[in-house]
Amino acid sequence: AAVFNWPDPLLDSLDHLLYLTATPVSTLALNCGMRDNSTVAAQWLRLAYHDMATHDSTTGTGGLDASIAFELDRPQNVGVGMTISLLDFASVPNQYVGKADVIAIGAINAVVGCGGPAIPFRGGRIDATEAGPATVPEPQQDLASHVASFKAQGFSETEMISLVACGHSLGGVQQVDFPLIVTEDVPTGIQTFVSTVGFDNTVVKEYLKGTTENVLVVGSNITTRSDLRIFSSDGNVTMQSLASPETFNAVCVDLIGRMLDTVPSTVTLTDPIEPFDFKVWNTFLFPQGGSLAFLATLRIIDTGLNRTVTMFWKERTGTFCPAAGCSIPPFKVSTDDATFLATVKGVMAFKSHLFNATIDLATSISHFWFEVNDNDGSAPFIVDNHGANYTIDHDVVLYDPRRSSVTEFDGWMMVVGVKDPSTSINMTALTTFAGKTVTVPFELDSSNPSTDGYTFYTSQLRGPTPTTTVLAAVNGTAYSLWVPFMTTPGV
Ligand code: HEM
Repeated sequence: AAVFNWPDPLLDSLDHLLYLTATPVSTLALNCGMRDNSTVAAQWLRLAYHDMATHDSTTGTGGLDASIAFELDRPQNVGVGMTISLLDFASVPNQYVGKADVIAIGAINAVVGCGGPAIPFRGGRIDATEAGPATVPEPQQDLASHVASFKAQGFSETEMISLVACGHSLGGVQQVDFPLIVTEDVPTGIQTFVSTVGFDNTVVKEYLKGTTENVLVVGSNITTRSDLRIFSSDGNVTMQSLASPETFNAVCVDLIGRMLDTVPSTVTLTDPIEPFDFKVWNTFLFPQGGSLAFLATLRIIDTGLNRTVTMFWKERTGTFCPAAGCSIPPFKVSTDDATFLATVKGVMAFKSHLFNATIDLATSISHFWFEVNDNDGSAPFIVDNHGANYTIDHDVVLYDPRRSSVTEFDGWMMVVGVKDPSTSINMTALTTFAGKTVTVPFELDSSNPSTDGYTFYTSQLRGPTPTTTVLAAVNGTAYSLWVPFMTTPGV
């Protein structure tokens, strides 16, 4: 699994979306909830497949890259589910997580949300800037072209059978989208693939028993019986193997996982991201009343232990702390709910330990770490970023959450303190709100006079919850400061 070495904005953001925060992508598909006669989950899974289906394994182009956003006017991508699913995800991306990663997370949450197994998630997809080829398979095509399509996408004939069965475990065919396939009137407007709602192998069982109502198998239009041609293409051998629920789940985890990880050959995905045992986040360092305030949160998977956590730090220059480091206890310990996906992985909640340190201005801070005592007789242990320490790169460009302010109509006035900007300074904010990233300039902040060696600059950001990367060149040195949250308890 991926190792979280702080700071890592991509892993930090992805972990947050997968396991901690209630966002549209972690909540809307829960309980296999209905929408547009089908389920949100079915819509999300189909979206992911159609996005991936532009992959060409010989050229290494296309794949899960959110190119689907440019391909919605094609007949192969007909259906309100496609548009509405992209809208579901619109607010989720930031400067590090693109739409394609969110589509993949959506597909994983779709499957677990309908009672299916957890598919491992890897991150780091890169969003396409234009449409891919029109290579999504269509029901009126013959078996040979379907075999060729799946081969181009990187799947064998057997895998094609299984992947279609996994996908067509959810949802169905909408009459408005395919009137030539759903020829008989259906009161709900949809002919579902399966008689039950939920991600399981009923699709296989009903097919083998001959009770299926899947119109791509038994529809009156023989030309569009693509599922029948595919499922029976090896004499039902593969379908029979999927009659075991355990085999079905294991095969679908593998194949949907591979489908989601099908990306252009120029993209490298992270290792699978599992909930991190220890995660530092929500760090803020800023000048405050003749000192530096330093806020940090250590999030630990809640194991039921009544742990005591102490934060330590050392100076940047000179001596101020004892040899073992300055230290403080948390000012607050809170229990945070985990997402449904986390609970499927056995993580029911997180314990957040929040620290608020007052740092000597002159000697500043170079790094910090934690000591954790399980209070169960075992020896206390150190959490120090896998031996590398949590290193604070600089105290030159600092986001100041106390001097920053939010107004109902204008969004955030972001205030950044710059140390001794005696000569040149050039600073912009790359900021994302509601999924859109823009660059905004900073100007000298006339309402916050220079103090404690810092001069303040301000930038007008949109929205109540922007996430921002401050890019600065101060006296010729480049600084980058990621500000995922504008505020935190203790500010
Ligand atoms: C030869 C390959 C395939 C063909 C011809 C095909 C065809 C179709 C058609 C015609 C629909 C109805 C869509 C609508 O009414 O708007 C549909 C729905 C669906 N397909 Fe496929 N499909 C194929 C493969 C796959 C694969 C590989 C997956 C995912 C792994 C998948 C997932 C879905 C899902 C989840 C739905 C239901 C959507 C909903 O209810 O909103 N399909 N498919």
